[in-house]
Amino acid sequence: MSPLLEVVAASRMAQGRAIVSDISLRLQPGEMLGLLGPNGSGKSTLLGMMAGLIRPCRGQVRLKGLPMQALRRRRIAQLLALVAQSAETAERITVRQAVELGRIPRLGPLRPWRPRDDEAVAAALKAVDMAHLAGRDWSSLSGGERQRAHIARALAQAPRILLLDEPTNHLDIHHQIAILDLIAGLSVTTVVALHDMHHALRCDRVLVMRDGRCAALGPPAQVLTPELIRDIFAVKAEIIPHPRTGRPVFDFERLC
Ligand SMILES: Nc1ncnc2c1ncn2[C@@H]1O[C@H](COP(=O)(O)OP(=O)(O)OP(=O)(O)O)[C@@H](O)[C@H]1O
Repeated sequence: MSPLLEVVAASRMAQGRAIVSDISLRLQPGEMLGLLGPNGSGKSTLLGMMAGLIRPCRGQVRLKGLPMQALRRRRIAQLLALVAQSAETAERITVRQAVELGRIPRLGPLRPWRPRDDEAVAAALKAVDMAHLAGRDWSSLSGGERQRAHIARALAQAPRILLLDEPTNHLDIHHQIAILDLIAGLSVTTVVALHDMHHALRCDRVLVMRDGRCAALGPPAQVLTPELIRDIFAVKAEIIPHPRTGRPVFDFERLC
């Protein structure tokens, strides 16, 4: 059977420069894959390619075995949701209306809005701790509240693949952990671009990018070694087991 999402030797050029180079990847059903890498290493571009928004110059992204460009936007949106880093939303709507937009790919002339759509929207708002703000104007939200509402919109879409670009941006530590717990607990396949290595430890696998290329791919405990971190991020890393939980704790020092 075809994998749900597969990236096959995909590259993307911009202004004569390769910003994603020869990436191949097969998402495992239900896995949480972390994308790590320095600023500008190509994580958002790769996510955009996986979402069908950025077309590879070479290679392919396949959704259920079909090239992205062969699929209609609506079909893609039934299978896949993206929370982009600088997602925009029309200002003059309420939070609930913004989240309701996630249901559009499920609706059609023969499929009107149903109570189950209201339930999906309510569940998505609750999942990101935004139910109490459902009636608020979008324009009045803080950065972190907007981020959580964008995630709720993606959850309301009920995708099989969820792509998230730095979803913990703008979030306080409580909501960072809550969102990561939520993502890790979902049965959908997720790809999440991250900068925090402690967060990356929650992933089943991590893909580390450098200059658009895959520098490493595998379980985080195997991939995120002091040697790799030094090589990719130019920092000295010490990885210490937490005295109570035994979980790895990273300590960083910048290399001159
Ligand atoms: N349309 C474009 N035209 C020219 N350069 C681009 C374009 N889009 C992206 N780039 C460049 O491609 C590189 C990769 O960008 P991308 O946003 O994918 O990186 P990233 O790993 O997500 O970075 P960050 O961690 O800072 O969010 C960057 O150097 C960026 O400036």
